[in-house]
Amino acid sequence: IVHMAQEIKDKSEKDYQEVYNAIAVKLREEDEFDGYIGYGPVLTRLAWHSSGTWDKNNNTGGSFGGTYQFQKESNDPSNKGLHNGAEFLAPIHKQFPWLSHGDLYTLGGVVAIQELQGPVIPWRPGRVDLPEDMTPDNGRLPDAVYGADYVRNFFKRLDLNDQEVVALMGAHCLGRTHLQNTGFDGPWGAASNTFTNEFFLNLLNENWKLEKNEAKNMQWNSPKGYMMLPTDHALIEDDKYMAYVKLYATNNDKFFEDFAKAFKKLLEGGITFPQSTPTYRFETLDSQGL
Ligand code: HEM
Ligand SMILES: NC(=O)CCn1cnc2ccccc21
Repeated sequence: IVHMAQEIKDKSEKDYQEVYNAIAVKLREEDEFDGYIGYGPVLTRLAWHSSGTWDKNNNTGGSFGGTYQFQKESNDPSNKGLHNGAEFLAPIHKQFPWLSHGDLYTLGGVVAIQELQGPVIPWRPGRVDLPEDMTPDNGRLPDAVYGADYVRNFFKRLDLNDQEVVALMGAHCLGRTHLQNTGFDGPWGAASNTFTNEFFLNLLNENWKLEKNEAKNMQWNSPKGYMMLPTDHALIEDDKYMAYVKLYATNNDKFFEDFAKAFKKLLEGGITFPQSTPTYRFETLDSQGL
């Protein structure tokens, strides 16, 4: 299967910046969601989950077809809670009906990272909605209960190496776990809506204890009330992953640079872009004085 991005002839950088700004203004205004965390984290997770269904071996799934819009995919138990992100984006789709669902879900994640003071994520348009029967089966997204070997093997299907995996996991600086979504409990105190390298500093500096939570799942908790999933903690149990955790804990610029590259790669998995497709680097609201 080839997913060839369409050439968008009648839309300019200004048009896409207008979509970016509409999402960013709504993100700034609707700040009360999830105990004043806001929609940034769930939009980031929606962009990742709509892309993380890709299988490089047969080029099925991925962000191209926008199939998260179909219940077969949005009802995947792995996607519990993401409807909040999709409902947030629905009015944006109404306002800009020419934007495909695949472009909408991935752009939502780009806006979230950039507006939460993270790095600029270069982004390309041209994903094309696929029919419902092209929706990938459930079960392509990762479980949180396993260790380093599982994580390494899982991300091979997405063509992502150790360095890219550790950089991407740094997005767990945002938001929180919700017992009713995934069976992991998240501390209110530590949840954040600012993109930083805190995740790596916490992994290295906190005193982690493996405990059974209210849903009978094992998770790592710290005296400060932070938590880590088993797949998070795996990054300091494995020497190769540990080297990158230390790099990103001590070099925020390097983390930002590597995260931006890996997140773009994740959001474009399986897509062939025509040479003529522009790569957009959007301005934040702040940098536009808005
Ligand atoms: C081994 C891979 C991963 C596993 C097992 C995993 C698992 C989880 C789980 C269980 C939650 C809690 C969801 C909830 O209860 O609402 C979560 C939240 C989140 N994940 Fe991951 N994740 C992984 C990788 C990623 C990646 C690669 C990204 C993005 C680059 C990401 C971004 C997020 C964000 C932003 C949240 C917070 C969502 C919110 O606050 O609503 N995760 N993840
Ligand atoms: N700062 C915290 O204790 C929560 C950080 N955190 C760790 N693993 C996570 C997975 C998802 C969301 C937030 C996460």
